[in-house]
Amino acid sequence: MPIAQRKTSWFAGRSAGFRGVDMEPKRSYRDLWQLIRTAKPSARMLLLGATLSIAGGLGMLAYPLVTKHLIDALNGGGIGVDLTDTIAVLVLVVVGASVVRAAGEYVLSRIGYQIVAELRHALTGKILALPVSSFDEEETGDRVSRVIGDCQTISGLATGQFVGVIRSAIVLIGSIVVLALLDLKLTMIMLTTTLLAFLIILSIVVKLEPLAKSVQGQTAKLSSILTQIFSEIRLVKAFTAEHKEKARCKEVIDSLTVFGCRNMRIISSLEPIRDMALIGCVLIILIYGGTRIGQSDLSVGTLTAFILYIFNIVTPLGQLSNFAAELQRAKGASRRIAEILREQNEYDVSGRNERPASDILEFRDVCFSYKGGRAPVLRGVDLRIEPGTTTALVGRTGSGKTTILSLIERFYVPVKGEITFGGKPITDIDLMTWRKSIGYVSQAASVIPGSVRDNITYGLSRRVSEKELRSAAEKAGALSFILDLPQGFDSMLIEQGNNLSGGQRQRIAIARVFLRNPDFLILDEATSSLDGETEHVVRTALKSLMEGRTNIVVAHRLYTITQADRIYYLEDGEVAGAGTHKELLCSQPGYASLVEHQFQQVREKESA
Ligand SMILES: Nc1ncnc2c1ncn2[C@@H]1O[C@H](COP(=O)(O)OP(=O)(O)OP(=O)(O)O)[C@@H](O)[C@H]1O
Repeated sequence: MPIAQRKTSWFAGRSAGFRGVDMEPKRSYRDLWQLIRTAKPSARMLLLGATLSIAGGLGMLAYPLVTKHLIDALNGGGIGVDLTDTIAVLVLVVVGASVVRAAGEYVLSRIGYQIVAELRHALTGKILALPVSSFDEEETGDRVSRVIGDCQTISGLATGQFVGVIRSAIVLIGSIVVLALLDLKLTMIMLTTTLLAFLIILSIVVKLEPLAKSVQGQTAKLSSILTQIFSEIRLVKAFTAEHKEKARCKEVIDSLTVFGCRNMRIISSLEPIRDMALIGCVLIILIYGGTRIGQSDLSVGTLTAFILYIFNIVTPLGQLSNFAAELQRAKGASRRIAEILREQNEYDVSGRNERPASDILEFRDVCFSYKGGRAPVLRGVDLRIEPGTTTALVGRTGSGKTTILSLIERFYVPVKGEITFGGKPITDIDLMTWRKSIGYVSQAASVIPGSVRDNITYGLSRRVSEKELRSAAEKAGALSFILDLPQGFDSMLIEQGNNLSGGQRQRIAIARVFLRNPDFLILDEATSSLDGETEHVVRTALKSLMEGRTNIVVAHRLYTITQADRIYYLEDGEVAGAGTHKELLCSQPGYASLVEHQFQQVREKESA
């Protein structure tokens, strides 16, 4: 049965109506809105933050008016109660507005952090729920940059920018109304000059937008390259590729510098233009207003209020242009996040969730190709794996052995044919339950950064007693070297277990599977040979691990092959032969030559 299309994310079902290219801008806005809703910002806190912030903005609207009264009172020459009151009101308005506004900014920033956290939770949860195939298609660094950068951009827009734009609009409209009531002619002159200046500035600001996009893209690329280099540092050093990698980074870093310089060229040209425009506005109003004061047509207080209001008009206009640029950035970010959230979860499957009892695992005419791969990797594969037996998969490199293991783990779904367990499709069994019944020891014997204890108990949700832990380590032949480590089970292993030997890493991986106690054991045998003594310890541990389980082994060693109950010999994605070692030696010349070749190699390595 194919993976069921059960709804799990808010994007499921909504995406159907968004497919046309001309719907793209609308879809971006919708994505952005949906993402903000997903983060569920507290409505009460949002209202509080917005009210405080807007109240602060209204204070900015009031203070030039109070200043006008003060100047006019001073011009009247009287220093009395009225003047003191006006000064007190002015101080109260300025300080009060600043404090209220700062409180509003704080509340909004808190909401911003909550939104970032919620989006990152949603995104990391989603990425972890995606199928393995999804990770074949995109670079790790790119995903990291989505979780870190894009979420931040959206939260910035949702809190600071949205409220900023409302506050700016209120201050802008309010200022224009107040000014028009004070003096209509002066208002018209002021608006014409500031709008002219704003349009000049806006024409420069729009050039920043494509640059911002390029910077985002290059930053994601750099984070992707660095992730690759750091995770494969041994390969880089072993192949003396430091210079090449440095050059690869330099290319992106240099292009970031170029974009950054272009950005700064525009920003630095903006500042003097903005200052000149502002000074120009102030001068025009001063000259015109001064003439009118000379004609006793305008009070000094009113002219002062006009000069102060210039800032109330210029600042919101700048904020509005900022909002336009931020909105573009947030739309881009939300599109990228939405793309991930729309992907199908691998857990979108319904199935029995009781642990499956021992039964026969079968591949029936299974065909498989990787996404984007031209040739099929598996063609008409039939396998029958009896419970409690050891099945070996043998074949030349690239013949599809590891792919068969991946299909058993349900990392991928066959494109044709089916895999059954006890005669029923394995997709009838809940995916998590199925995977819990499998223990996997890979060639790489992966180690996660954390303590030895964390590594052995990895993935288990139950509490593991000290006795159990020791017993698993002992069965894996790992106890003595673990106890020799400075902090025993609490010793920290660094990324990729680089402070352990290959054999030690394998024994930690084996101890992990002992604790899990699965029915199936999937073993991708290491091709590299360990030294004789370690090889013996690892082999003994594996033998004990395999006892009483259904084992499926990608075999590279003659010993493993000869111990298997049944061997499937693969050639170019097809089962070319099946049987015991002896049967295949007689019936399959390809198998015989492969085994002879591998046997020879292992013998050479061992004698070396
Ligand atoms: N994630 C992937 N995406 C695309 N193609 C893949 C992927 N993994 C493997 N392949 C291709 O599928 C084919 C079979 O690979 P597979 O790893 O199953 O072979 P194998 O028999 O296990 O080889 P080896 O013994 O070298 O590990 C190869 O041609 C390989 O290039």
